[in-house]
Amino acid sequence: MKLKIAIAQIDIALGDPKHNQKTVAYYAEKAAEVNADVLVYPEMWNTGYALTELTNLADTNGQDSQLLLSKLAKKYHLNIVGGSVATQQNHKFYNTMFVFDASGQKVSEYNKLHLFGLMNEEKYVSAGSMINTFDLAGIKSAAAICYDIRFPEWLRTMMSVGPQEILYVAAEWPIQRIEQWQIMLQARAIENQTFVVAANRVGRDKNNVFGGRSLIIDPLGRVIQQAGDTQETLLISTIDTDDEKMVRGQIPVFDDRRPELYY
Ligand SMILES: NC(=O)CCC(=O)C(=O)O
Repeated sequence: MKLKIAIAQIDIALGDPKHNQKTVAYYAEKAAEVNADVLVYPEMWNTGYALTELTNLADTNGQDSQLLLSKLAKKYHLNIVGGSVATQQNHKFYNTMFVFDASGQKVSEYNKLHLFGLMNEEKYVSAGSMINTFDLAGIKSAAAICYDIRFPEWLRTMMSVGPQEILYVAAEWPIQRIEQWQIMLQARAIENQTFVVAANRVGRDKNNVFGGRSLIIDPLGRVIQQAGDTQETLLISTIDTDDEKMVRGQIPVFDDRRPELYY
């Protein structure tokens, strides 16, 4: 099955959800203009890592973000992997991904599982504990948020329920570790024999310069398309999920696993 994927590699204004909502809407329109099937956004696009201001800024139950993403999905008939946003749920803060199908229906909600100490995330944000798998555009999919990609066992857990055919990733990944970003994503693609579609942001905040290089990787780990490290862009590529069936047919990794021996 052929699928046109678009990644919105955007800059994020720190602590300015209204401004960032406009950016998100602008890129949905651009993705619709090229008839994309799926659009992916980066991590924490409503606030950036404005962690000390979450009391004022976090989106209560993700209402504003969900309303916007659902409206955009329906208006442009786009499946949207909504990156993530800072949310407040039951007096706690979370880094939350919402996924909407092209009719505007929510198909998944996921709170980031692994919080990133180097950016003080765990001091302000609570960790999720749920899996993030869903059907989108007729494809079995999973999605992770940024630091989650350093935990191959977690991604394998999600990818082997199925197994899933696409792994989506939303990130705010700093430039100084951008080589690790790419190498780990290629490894995740190879070991899970899956397409990886990964959206990173560009720009800077008070503490970090973010490295872009959003990318789409095939199930053999080859980079199909990659953005640069400084510019906002809409990265577009058409993938064919039949390629994955071919790879899985040749080396049946999922059938050959010995989970009874893993811990
Ligand atoms: N926002 C994040 O989770 C950043 C993860 C990161 O930079 C890493 O090196 O891991």
